[in-house]
Amino acid sequence: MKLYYPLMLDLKARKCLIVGGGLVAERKIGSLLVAGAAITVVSPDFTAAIEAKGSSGELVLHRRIYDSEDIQGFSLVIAATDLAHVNKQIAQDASKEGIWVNVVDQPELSSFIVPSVVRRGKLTLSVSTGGASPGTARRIAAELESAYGQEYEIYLDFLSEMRLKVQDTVKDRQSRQTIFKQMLDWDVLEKIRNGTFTAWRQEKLDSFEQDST
Ligand SMILES: C[C@@]1(CC(=O)O)c2cc3[nH]c(cc4nc(cc5[nH]c(cc(n2)[C@H]1CCC(=O)O)[C@@](C)(CC(=O)O)[C@@H]5CCC(=O)O)C(CC(=O)O)=C4CCC(=O)O)c(CCC(=O)O)c3CC(=O)O
Ligand SMILES: NC(=O)C1=CN([C@@H]2O[C@H](COP(=O)(O)OP(=O)(O)OC[C@H]3O[C@@H](n4cnc5c(N)ncnc54)[C@H](O)[C@@H]3O)[C@@H](O)[C@H]2O)C=CC1
Repeated sequence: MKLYYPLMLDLKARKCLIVGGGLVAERKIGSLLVAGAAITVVSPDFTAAIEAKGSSGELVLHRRIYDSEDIQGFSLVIAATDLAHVNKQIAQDASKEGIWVNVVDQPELSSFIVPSVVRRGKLTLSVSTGGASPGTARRIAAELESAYGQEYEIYLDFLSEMRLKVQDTVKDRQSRQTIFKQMLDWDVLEKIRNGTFTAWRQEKLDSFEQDST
């Protein structure tokens, strides 16, 4: 069995190439845009949504069929045409150049696959079945979506803020670790849900300032 290595890529301003302009390309483009990638799409035609993003300058569109030269200079490529032989050619071209490639109809030719994702601000939950059943990945992600509500965005922002404050002010590593551990036991989520968070947060920050001075 193939075991994929999960990681979190920073694609901000990275050049990514999508070949194909159909619905699958549209979905992959959507998630790459969220990650801030600099996207070029090559295809003889595009869905209305891709076209619109091209017109507004969010994407660079080239209205033509794929040529092997196209992949030069890209960090990551998605082969999303409906032609298996074209997708295979793209995979070969990318492998030759050492470029990460996702082939939407032939996972075995891909050097990475894309999970189903739930986002709550800084929290990212991603689910993969390793290609066994994308529908099941989607279903499990939907379960996580209801288990981890919008309050997690506020929660993570708060933990991040506190963590930076602690890193900034507590010099002793051991003490920092103790505080980080304690922070996990604070009943913050409940406070966000019942509307007492804002006042409590201010109190916490104030008392922390006093302690550290
Ligand atoms: C291997 C992988 C490669 C990759 O694309 O990265 C792959 C491959 C294939 N998918 C196919 C079909 C469908 N894929 C979806 C949906 C998603 N597919 C995604 C990922 C992956 N799909 C990777 C494995 C992920 C994993 O399992 O861990 C998601 C999670 C992420 C994303 O695409 O962004 C996204 C959900 C997004 C969300 O969360 O909403 C739907 C449902 C729909 O469209 O609503 C269908 C139609 C129903 C069905 O077929 O199940 C087929 C054609 C099968 C055929 O016709 O024979 C292949 C090719 C094959 O299996 O050989
Ligand atoms: N991985 C995934 O999540 C999924 C994969 N699939 C597979 O993905 C493939 C694409 O699906 P859709 O987007 O629905 O198909 P589609 O037919 O809507 O889009 C295909 C696109 O590729 C373009 N194209 C064709 N030849 C090209 C070439 N030589 N150069 C550049 N562009 C070219 C077409 O003009 C079109 O824009 C299918 O093979 C399907 O089996 C389908 C569902 C989900």
